[in-house]
Amino acid sequence: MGGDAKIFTLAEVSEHSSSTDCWLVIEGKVYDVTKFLEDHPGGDEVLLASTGKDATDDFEDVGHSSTAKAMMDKFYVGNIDTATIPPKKKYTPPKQPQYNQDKTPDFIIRLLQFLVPLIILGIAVGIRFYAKSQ
Ligand code: HEM
Repeated sequence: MGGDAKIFTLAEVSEHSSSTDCWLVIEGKVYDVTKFLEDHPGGDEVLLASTGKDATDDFEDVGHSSTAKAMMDKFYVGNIDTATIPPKKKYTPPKQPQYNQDKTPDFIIRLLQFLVPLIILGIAVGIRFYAKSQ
């Protein structure tokens, strides 16, 4: 390895996606795991399913041991041109419906909750005074 590592595009790597010719992209590096397919403890199917894309997350999600990571050097064939890897799709939560559909500002509601009983009380007292003075 060293400075003059071969750089592959994702399209080039994707041409090696079969059980007789299988390349993987993990953490910016390209691995030819064709000879490893049969020996992989996780099976050949998962490796084939991880071809043609950045398999870093697939590889990390399994939580491979340091022994597994040490084995990778044997399969290294070059680096990936990271510009050819499509960016990860970020999960954007759907917009929540507006909870307060009522456009009346909050403070006006609070003010009314405070004033309305006072006004009713005032009217009641007023009527009582008016009735007494008759
Ligand atoms: C050059 C790449 C890879 C190497 C050298 C490798 C090596 C290994 C090794 C040595 C194990 C045994 C457990 C351990 O030591 O962690 C293992 C298990 C496993 N690997 Fe990989 N692996 C590679 C890529 C992948 C990829 C891309 C996937 C995709 C999902 C994958 C999925 C699995 C699974 C599912 C197991 C089984 C885990 C279990 O049963 O506990 N591996 N691998």
